[in-house]
Amino acid sequence: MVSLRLETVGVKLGRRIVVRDASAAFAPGTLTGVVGPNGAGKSTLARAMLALVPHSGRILLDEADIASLSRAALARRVAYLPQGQTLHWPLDVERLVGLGRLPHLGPMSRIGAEDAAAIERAMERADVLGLRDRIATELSGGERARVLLARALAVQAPALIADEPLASLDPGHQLDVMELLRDEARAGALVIAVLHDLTMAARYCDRLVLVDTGTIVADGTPAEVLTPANLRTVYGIDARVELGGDWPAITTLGRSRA
Ligand SMILES: Nc1ncnc2c1ncn2[C@@H]1O[C@H](COP(=O)(O)OP(=O)(O)OP(=O)(O)O)[C@@H](O)[C@H]1O
Repeated sequence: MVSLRLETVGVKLGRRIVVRDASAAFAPGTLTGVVGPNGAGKSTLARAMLALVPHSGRILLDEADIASLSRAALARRVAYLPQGQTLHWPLDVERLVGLGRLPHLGPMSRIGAEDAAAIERAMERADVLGLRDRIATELSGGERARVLLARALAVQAPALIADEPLASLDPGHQLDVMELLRDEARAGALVIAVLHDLTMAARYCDRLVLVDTGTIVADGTPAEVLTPANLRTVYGIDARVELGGDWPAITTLGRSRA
């Protein structure tokens, strides 16, 4: 199990400040959704947590500054599903998923029984066993998304950051993926998912972090964060928010006129 804490994190890309003064703590056993409009800085925040972009402030993984960890040590502990990744090499699916085991392998070591079991289990959970011999570059967008999720699961890291894991997925697979992320959290993992579907976020996440123009503007339960007022301010929409009962739903009614 791991915990992750951001202390006044800032990210500057080129001359633009993309994330400013972000502080938040993420606990094991929790599925946190990161929501907010296009360009808000969600992916950049996720990438900062993986040390993929330089940041100011501190990001602590179990109280150790991630800046002090080797790339492999960080990759073993925080698995990452990047947003809409393009594939360049015509690898078969099983090998591509197997790349998730790289952080565990030494430079000369080969895939062992434990790695093979992790790969198999990841493919099963992401529902890609039937694609195992296919060439990854020849898959549909949704199939590719599930294969990349399997690669992240194959790491078997105690933390998982998934950037838009529902993009390109059909409604059935969207439900499967949200359930999978929630199951990971229930099993003790620290799971963070960048999401645009607010109904899915409300239905499955324990907690939501709302980001707007690089700043965390709300952090709490879905009911605390997804208020009509917040949705109006941040997304510029009027929405019906129904979070009581078994089927929470956020329905966009239209652009707010204020
Ligand atoms: N390399 C870069 N140089 C300068 N600005 C960048 C760079 N990469 C991203 N940005 C800008 O940073 C801002 C935040 O981008 P980011 O991808 O984090 O947003 P996001 O919230 O994930 O958006 P989306 O929902 O559209 O994926 C955007 O305005 C984007 O144009």
